[in-house]
This record gives sequence, C-alpha cells and structure tokens, in this order.
Amino acid sequence: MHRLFKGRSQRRLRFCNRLGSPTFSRSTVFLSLPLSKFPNSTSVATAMMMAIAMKRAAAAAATRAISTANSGSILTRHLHASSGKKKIVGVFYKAHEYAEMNPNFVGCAENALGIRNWLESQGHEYIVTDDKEGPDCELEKHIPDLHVLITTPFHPAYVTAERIKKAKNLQLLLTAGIGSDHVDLKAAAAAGLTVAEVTGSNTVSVAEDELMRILILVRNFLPGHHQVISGDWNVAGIAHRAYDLEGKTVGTVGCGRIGRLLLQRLKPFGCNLLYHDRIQMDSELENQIGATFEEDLDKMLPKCDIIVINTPLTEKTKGMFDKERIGKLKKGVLIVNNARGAIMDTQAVVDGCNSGHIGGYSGDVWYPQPAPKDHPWRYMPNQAMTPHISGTTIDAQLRYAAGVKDMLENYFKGEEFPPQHYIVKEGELASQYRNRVKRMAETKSGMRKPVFTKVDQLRPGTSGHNLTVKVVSSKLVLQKGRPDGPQLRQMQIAECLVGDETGTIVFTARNNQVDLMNADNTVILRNAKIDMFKGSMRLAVDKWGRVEVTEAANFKVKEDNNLSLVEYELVNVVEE
Ligand SMILES: NC(=O)C1=CN([C@@H]2O[C@H](COP(=O)(O)OP(=O)(O)OC[C@H]3O[C@@H](n4cnc5c(N)ncnc54)[C@H](O)[C@@H]3O)[C@@H](O)[C@H]2O)C=CC1
Repeated sequence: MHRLFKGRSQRRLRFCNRLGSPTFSRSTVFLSLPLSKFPNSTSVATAMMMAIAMKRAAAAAATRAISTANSGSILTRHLHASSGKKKIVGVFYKAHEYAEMNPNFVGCAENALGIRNWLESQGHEYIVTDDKEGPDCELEKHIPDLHVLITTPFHPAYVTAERIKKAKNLQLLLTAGIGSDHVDLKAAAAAGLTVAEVTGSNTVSVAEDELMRILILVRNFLPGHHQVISGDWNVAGIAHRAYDLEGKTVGTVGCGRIGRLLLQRLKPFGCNLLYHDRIQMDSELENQIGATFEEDLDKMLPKCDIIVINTPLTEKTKGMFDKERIGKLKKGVLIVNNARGAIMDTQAVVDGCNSGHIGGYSGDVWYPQPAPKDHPWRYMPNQAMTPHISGTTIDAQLRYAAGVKDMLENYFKGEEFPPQHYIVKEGELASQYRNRVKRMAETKSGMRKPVFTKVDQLRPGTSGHNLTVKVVSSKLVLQKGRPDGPQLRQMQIAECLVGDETGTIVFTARNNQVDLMNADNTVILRNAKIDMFKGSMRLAVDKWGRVEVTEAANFKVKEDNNLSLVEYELVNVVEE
C-alpha cells in the first residue's frame, strides 16, 4: 500500500542534483502533464488524469523500491548519509617562522586554511598536521575515525588503497588546490568516497609561473644569477645559449584551464603556438588565442622549441615522456613541467639534461614530494627546478581556502558541490581520469560502445544519453564578460531547439557549445543529461560530456513533438 501526496510541499523536493543524476528517493516519482492542455497543474481538470498517473507511478515506485533493495550498491559510503559532528583532518606544509609573517598565509599547517574557528564553533573536530608518512605518523593515527581529509598537492598526503580500507568513517577527500593524483582514485571510487578539488583556484598562478620558467630557460637566466652570487663575471658563459622568445614554437601538452591561460599570455610574445589535447577547442577560441591544434602528440612534439606540460597525472599520462619520446624531441628542447613529476620518466629527463638533448628543464613538481635530498633532478645540469610552489601563491591560497570552506559548508548541509569540482563521485571518476580504463573495457568485451538514444526516450532525472540531433533553432539568452577579457571567462548561454525523427527538446548550450549550435547543424551530444526547468525537461551537456558537430543527418526532425512542452509534477509516494 502506498499513499500518494501532491502539492506545494512536494515541490520542495529536488528534481535532480546539479550534475543531473537523480537524487530523488526511491519513493519519489514524476508525473507528466502536457502543458498545453493543463497549464495549471492543480486545476480540477487534471485531477482525474493525475489519479490514474499516480496509480501507475505508485506501482513503478514500488517496483523501483524492490529493485533498489535487491540490487545493493557498489557504494559503501554515502557522502551526505550522516549528519552530526565530523572529524576533519587537514594535511598542510609547515610554515614555522613564516606562519606569522602574513595574515593571508592560510595554506600552511599553522593557519590551517583559516577555517579552524568556523569548524570548531559548529562542534566539529579539526586536526591539522604536516606529518603524513610512515606507519607512526600523525595522519595515520586519525585514519581509522576521520570523516573528511583535506590535503594539498604541495605537501600531498598519499591516500593509498590501504589507507582507504582502514578509514572506515571516511566520506570526503578534498584537495585544497588542483590535481588529486595523490589519491588512489580507483580505490576511492570503489569505496564510494567523494573526491573533489577547487577547480580553477590556482590556474592563473600556475600559468604565470610557467611563463616565468619559459623566460628563465630561454634567456639562460639562472647561470648568470649564480655567477653574481659566486663573484664571477662571464658574459660568454651565459650568452652562448641565450635566445629571444619571439619566433619560437611553443607547444602545450594539455590545454585545459592552465594551458589556455598560458597560451593567452604567450600570444603577445609573437611565438608560434601549438597545443595537443584530448579535446579540440572551438575554432573561435582557437583564433582568439592564436594556437593550432595538433591531434597527434608525436607529430607536434618534434616541432617544438619549448614544451609545456599541462595535463593531469592519469594512467594515460603517467610516464608519457619516456626515453623514446624524449629522444624524438628537437635537440636542445626546453621543457616546463608544473603539471606532475610522474608524467616524466625521471631517469630519461636526467639523461636528456646530461647529454644536452634537453637544453633546459624547469618545473615545480616532483615524485615523491617533498623530493628526497638525493632526487636526481636536484643535481642534473640545465635545470631550473623549485619546490612545488606555483599554485600556492597567497592569492591562490585565499581562493582554494574559500573553495574548501564552501564545499565543507555544502557537505554539512547535504548539498552538491559545483560539478567541475568532482574528481570521483558516486563510484565514477571524472572523464579525463577514466579514459584508459574505459578503452581497456571496450577492447576487452567489445561491448562498451556508446549506446545512442532517441529524443522521445528522454525522461526526467536521467543522464548519460548519447544522441544525434539536428539544431532547429538557437537563441542567445545570456552573454557576460568580454571575449578578450583577462581570463577567458566569457559566459554565454543559448537556448536551442534540437531534435530527431521522434521529437524535439530544448538544449541549453553553454559557452563554447554555443558556437556549435548553428541552425541546421547536426550535432552529437555525448553524455547528455536532463535538467528540470520549471517542471519541464531540458537537455544539457556538462564538462563530463561533449558536443560535436558531425555530418548532416538524413532524418527529418519531428517538430510537432516538443518534449520541453510537457510539464512534470514531482509527487511523493510514502510506503506504509
Ligand atoms: N604546480 C602546481 O602548483 C599546479 C599544478 N596543476 C596541475 O595541472 C594540471 C592541469 O590543471 P588544469 O589546467 O586546471 O586542468 P584542466 O582539467 O582544466 O585541463 C587539463 C587538460 O588536459 C587534457 N588532458 C587530460 N588527459 C590528457 C591526455 N591523456 N592527453 C591530452 N590531453 C589530456 C584535458 O582534456 C584538459 O583539457 C592539474 O591536473 C595538476 O596536475 C594544477 C594546479 C597547480
């Protein structure tokens, strides 16, 4: 037996979360009402239809409840499952005498992101340490009962599968910064943990630092500086290999947030700019930045005088620059790597620098961190290495501390994080981290090809749809920021009517997607999701999906079946 409720209070239930995955409970169901016939969903005229629909919905809810109960979940821990006081552990680098020197120096252990009072005033326990390695370290003592672990890439607490297994209460791993490769992401996903970082918090900081490293290497700056300190004066010792940046070919491997900001900053230097990425930028942005896309990494690399690495460390990028690949680079190539140390084969870099094949190597990332005293990159020639600093400027610290605080606030309230912050969510890794796994699965079973659906199959609260649609019309509804603004943060939203031979639906195109949605274009929407807007369905593709313009499809769009004109009512079905 089920009782069914409808009305205003049920309106307060969320249709779906911000990523589009359904968050409705097993007893929450959708009813659909054609808007044209029933503009007012509470009208008497709808009541009979509602009653029939609700009966059906009740049956569906019951079936869903049973199947949920029987299927079990791969997720063993739910992020927002428990309320109450939490034990939060932060692992940050120690600042010692520097801690007091700047009130905004919040990224160190002593100042603990500036959130101690805020956390403790709410009754949470906040332990902060820099002691993160070995079985007797401070972190290890708290692993069995912590709920949240906050750490930074600058002084990473390596969260291994073994630690995850021991951390029975752990729900949330927050990275204060960008890059969560210090976490065994697969183990975290399997354990149902959420991993999130403060995406965008230090991208400017890193891009600026990369530009500085490029100039330091190109101008052969460091030997001159060392001469000054050691009392020498030898212009020739520097000048024989100092160049202008103008006219050089610079290629970035990975062109996401940091890569783009770097290219943008390089443009006035008059370089030849190339980029390689899994995803090509849309042509307008490419033109604006003035960079050329290189689909084949191995074709791009030998053209470059300067190579900058800007990908995350994933299964695919680990050891990407091995002996063989480095051997194919231009002799004397300069490499800047602020991405992650393990993207390089450590010894291959040492050999390249020793032989002069690599003319200069600079970066702030190492493996492991802190780099041991005998790390060979400390002693190789032509290097301009530093500790991991580029993303931890005071400005960046304030941004990532605020981002962590916001996410903790959401966590305490049981709310979602901004979608771009998730690295692991509900057992799934963000797309750039799961590439290889997916490909292997595809090859192995031959069954993981994307499944395409038709517009009339779309339902509220669903996601993961692949569709080939034609754009019927597109209307820009929001435009903010200048296209040549400092951070490429122009925001555009267009409402587009898209469809196939079964029906049409409104697609909300954002930013770069807007340019692809010209009327009559045929586009493939990958990993699309349904958002609910005032009770009706809209289609969207977030950063974990993709919009691609493709060859013109030969179907005729069925324009008289617009799914966005159907209103859905969320009703609650309570089991007795
Ligand atoms: N040294 C430091 O202080 C910092 C370092 N970082 C590092 O920089 C990385 C990039 O940061 P963002 O630009 O903000 O990330 P992002 O996610 O905006 O960009 C990463 C780009 O790499 C591309 N990519 C991923 N795998 C690839 C592959 N196998 N081949 C080609 N392209 C691939 C993605 O498509 C994406 O465009 C971070 O993951 C982190 O490791 C980030 C911040 C601070």
